[in-house]
Amino acid sequence: LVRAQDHVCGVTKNSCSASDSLSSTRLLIKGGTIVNADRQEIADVYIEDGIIKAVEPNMKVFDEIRVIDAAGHYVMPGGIDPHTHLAMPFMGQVTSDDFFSGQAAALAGGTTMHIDFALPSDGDLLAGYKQYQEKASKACMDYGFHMAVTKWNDRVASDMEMLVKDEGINSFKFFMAYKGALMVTDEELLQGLKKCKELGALAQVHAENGDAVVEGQTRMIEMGITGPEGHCLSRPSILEGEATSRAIRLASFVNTPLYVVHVMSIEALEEIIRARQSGQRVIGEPVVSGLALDDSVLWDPDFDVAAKYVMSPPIRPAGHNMALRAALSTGLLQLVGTDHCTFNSTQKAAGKGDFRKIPNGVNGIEERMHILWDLMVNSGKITPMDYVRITSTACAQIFNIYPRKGAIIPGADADIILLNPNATSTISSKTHHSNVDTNIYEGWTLKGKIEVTISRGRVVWENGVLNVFPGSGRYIHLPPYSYLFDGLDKIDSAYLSSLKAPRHYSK
Ligand SMILES: C[C@@H](CNC(N)=O)C(=O)O
Ligand SMILES: [Zn+2]
Ligand SMILES: [Zn+2]
Ligand SMILES: [Zn+2]
Repeated sequence: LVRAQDHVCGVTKNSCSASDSLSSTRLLIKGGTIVNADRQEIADVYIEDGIIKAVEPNMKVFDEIRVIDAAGHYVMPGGIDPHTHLAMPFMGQVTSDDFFSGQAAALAGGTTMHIDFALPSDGDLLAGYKQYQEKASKACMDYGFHMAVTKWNDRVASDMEMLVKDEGINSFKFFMAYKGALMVTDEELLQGLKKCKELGALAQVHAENGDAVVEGQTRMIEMGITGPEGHCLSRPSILEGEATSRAIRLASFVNTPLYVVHVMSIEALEEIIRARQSGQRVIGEPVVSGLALDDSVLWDPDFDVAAKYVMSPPIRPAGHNMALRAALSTGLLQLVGTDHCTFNSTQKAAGKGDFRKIPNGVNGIEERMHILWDLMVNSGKITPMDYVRITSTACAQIFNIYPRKGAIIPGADADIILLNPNATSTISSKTHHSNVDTNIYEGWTLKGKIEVTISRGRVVWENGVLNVFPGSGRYIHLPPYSYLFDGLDKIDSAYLSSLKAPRHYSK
């Protein structure tokens, strides 16, 4: 039985061990405040074989199953992180979190699914996809893939089609920065947008003007600014705004939905708001670092401290994060990712003396859910229902796996978290589960603690202990033609008929 002094939120066993194997596939979560994106209620959740079977108040338990007393806790869909880079080769290094360590960290932080970015191998999409599936063989939770497109030719186009039709990929990312590495030209972006529309796949952009970034970097080096502060000074927010605007307009020209990843600035936000106000289907994804931090951290005199915050687009000056938080609280931005892309101090030290060599990326996959609860719910900016929407439901809808994911309703996957609003937790690289020696939120104490994470009906995180093993993960196919594509053809035919409409020329 539960010892009174150890608050373990009533995770009790009311059965003899003999039935454990049976009870491990059956679970009852009693008396919690269940929060979905559209409603909140006090009820019980009955789970069997990884699926939610019933959500009702006062359910009776007749035989031996495991009961979790969730009274006083929020019972919410597990987080879905739309933006991660595990085991990613980048800037001459490989991210320090692989598909086991990164996913273990995610589960410990209340995220039960993530969508990672598979990169082509020398421009070959299929080879890249297969390599990423190999990396994911050590997965311990549900995951999906976006595919990056870093060049254009007929082979890329046919590979995109195969990946959508046979491999469950429904989104492709185009980098407008990282010149000479991942960056595509406008012509390649245009072809990619057209192909995404043809396939019912969502086009995603990393929106910075990569040519101007190189110019900005040269400018800094010539001025002798070589430290981490040179990174953010070299790629100001106007370059993010310019590329965001360009991508949005090209997507409008093609008439296909667009998803802007890691929106870090007011300039990018304004472009997204303008597009949405005009009826264009544009999704804006801020990330936790851009919501929670400002660029002062890049001036830290300790290189190891400043370098851990180097990501692109850069964390912006104070003010941008406030605008992003406000936009998120009113639905002008739709969901939150992390862009989890970890490099340890040794790897980051490659850029000592030249910020251009600091591998870009920060942590977040374990901290996202706690930071957003503290930053957005405890501050009163959003409700628990909004929290569920921006951390889980919106992502499931955008990537077309709702309500299998992103909801606590009968038939959905049993990916559930229990959050105790009165408990606190402190972030530290000494206790986090990522395989990295730094944490950009080091020392932060947050109110609201995810005490239990349930993944596909299994309790994988409780009492501060992870119960996961490599190889238990599952690849989730993401089907094409999400709601974002509904009715696009009607807009197309209206456009085409407008072209044929007679013009009245004045004599
Ligand atoms: C390379 C990857 C992660 N790194 C970063 N954002 O700095 C990205 O640009 O999304
Ligand atoms: Zn508790
Ligand atoms: Zn990016
Ligand atoms: Zn990224």
